Amino acid sequence: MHSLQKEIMETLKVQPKIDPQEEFRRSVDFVKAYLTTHSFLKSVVLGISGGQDSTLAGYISQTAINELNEEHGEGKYEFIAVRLPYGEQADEDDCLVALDFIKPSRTIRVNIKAAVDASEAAVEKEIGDINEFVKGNTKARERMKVQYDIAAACNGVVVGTDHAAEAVTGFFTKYGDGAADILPLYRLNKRQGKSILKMLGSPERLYQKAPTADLESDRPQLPDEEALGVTYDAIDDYLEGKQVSDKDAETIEQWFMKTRHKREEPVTVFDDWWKR
Ligand SMILES: NC(=O)c1ccc[n+]([C@@H]2O[C@H](COP(=O)([O-])OP(=O)(O)OC[C@H]3O[C@@H](n4cnc5c(N)ncnc54)[C@H](O)[C@@H]3O)[C@@H](O)[C@H]2O)c1
Ligand SMILES: Nc1ncnc2c1ncn2[C@@H]1O[C@H](COP(=O)(O)O)[C@@H](O)[C@H]1O
Ligand SMILES: O=P(O)(O)OP(=O)(O)O
Ligand SMILES: [Mg+2]
Repeated sequence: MHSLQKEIMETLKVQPKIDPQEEFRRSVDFVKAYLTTHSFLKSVVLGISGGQDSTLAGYISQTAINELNEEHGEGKYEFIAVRLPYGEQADEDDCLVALDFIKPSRTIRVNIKAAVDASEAAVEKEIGDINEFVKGNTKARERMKVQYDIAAACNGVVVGTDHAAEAVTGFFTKYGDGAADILPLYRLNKRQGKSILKMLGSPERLYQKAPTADLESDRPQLPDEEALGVTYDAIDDYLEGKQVSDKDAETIEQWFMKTRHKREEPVTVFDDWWKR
């Protein structure tokens, strides 16, 4: 085991082996229980990007909604899938395949380009040029804002797609895609998510494609693995307690330490985790 491996596995609640059917059921039941325990809730809201994680979280959400409507009377609950392109999205065809697989109760499309560009222009007027990397995070935060607007208007909660293989490297935008109300994929790594999608009969292209945050307009579809400097296979092995190279372990642990602040609440005078 590498120096932080055991601590990280325990913190992120990863199991070295899963039964895909069991974990799917666990996530569906979690979404159902959350909704029925809060009687004002009628919907779950999630951005669908055409990638693996939102396809899986979307399918889990829709299954929960279908079962609730069967159990509690048709039509009370709905899953609202939200397409949130910044202008034209290069992998729009994958989004259509994902939506066709999920069959959401409702699909809403909001183009975030005007809002992101207006925000960037207003800030640039004050502080000068903002680079594409920072603007990428603005896109993620605008997507978060739109999903919260929809959730507020529809008595809903926002579903996040954070899971162990993203959480360990902090590969999400703080208060962007990192902001959500419920996280049905939390505890799973990337290959475990894949195995659940496979078991569910998802089109292969949705779980075989290279994961991408697709945030930077000057580097469209940039694979996460290129941005991170480590593969998801290595991250998954590490999270399952397997041996990985010293270089991979070092890269993963550096990301983990650098992004600790993203997995915590905002720091107060009562906190001291940041001193260790
Ligand atoms: N591949 C892409 O297209 C792409 C583009 C942009 C971002 N990303 C990814 O998205 C993620 C978000 O990027 P990010 O982390 O630079 O931005 P972020 O906005 O998520 O986090 C940075 C912010 O966190 C706060 N912060 C930084 N260090 C802190 C600390 N020690 N304590 C408390 N607060 C602190 C600051 O407000 C800082 O602006 C990254 O993983 C990045 O690689 C990917
Ligand atoms: N283009 C998008 N449309 C809708 N929702 C999106 C889009 N891009 C990202 N999202 C949401 O954000 C999360 C995180 O994406 P990563 O690829 O992991 O950065 C994704 O699951 C969608 O819910
Ligand atoms: O979050 P998604 O759906 O965009 O998946 P990926 O992280 O694989 O791009
Ligand atoms: Mg993606």
